[in-house]
Amino acid sequence: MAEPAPTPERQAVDVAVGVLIDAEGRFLLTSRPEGKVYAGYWEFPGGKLEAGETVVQALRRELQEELGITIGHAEPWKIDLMDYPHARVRLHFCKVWQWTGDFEMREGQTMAWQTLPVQVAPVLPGTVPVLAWLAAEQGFAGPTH
Ligand SMILES: Nc1nc2c([nH]c(=O)n2[C@@H]2O[C@H](COP(=O)(O)OP(=O)(O)OP(=O)(O)O)[C@@H](O)[C@H]2O)c(=O)[nH]1
Repeated sequence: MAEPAPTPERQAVDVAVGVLIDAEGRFLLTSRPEGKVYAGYWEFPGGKLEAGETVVQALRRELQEELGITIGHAEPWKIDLMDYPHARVRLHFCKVWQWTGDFEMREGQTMAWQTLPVQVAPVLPGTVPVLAWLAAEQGFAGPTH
């Protein structure tokens, strides 16, 4: 019997994602704008790397473009692979504690500073593991969203 044809591995797209943490220990979620896949879902802000960019460079550019802020130091934290029907993405999460500038929702998103459990819904599937990592760090038990 013939072997089944191997499923071609879809190339993962690298995405830089910021976990911004404010002085009160809250983290920032933004809603995905209309017109994008998963519009209205809440996520950590970020976007795809462009050719030749490092994760931190891409994060700095994306947060400038989307939120109008200039980030300071970004600390690489976790990497997660997500397989969506529309894309396979490698999410590079970085923690950010410092930024300058006023938040402007340049893509018509909404922003919300959150603590656990998250009060906004729905959250993007790729966001759920991050909430679990934050919960583990904080010793938070119970549903995260
Ligand atoms: N920004 C962000 N993207 C995430 C998260 N979790 C997650 O699975 N993703 C996925 O990573 C990809 C990011 O792409 P994007 O569409 O936000 O980025 P972009 O602005 O560069 O896209 P575009 O210019 O092609 O529209 C999407 O497929 C999104 O579903 C998250 O927490 N934040």
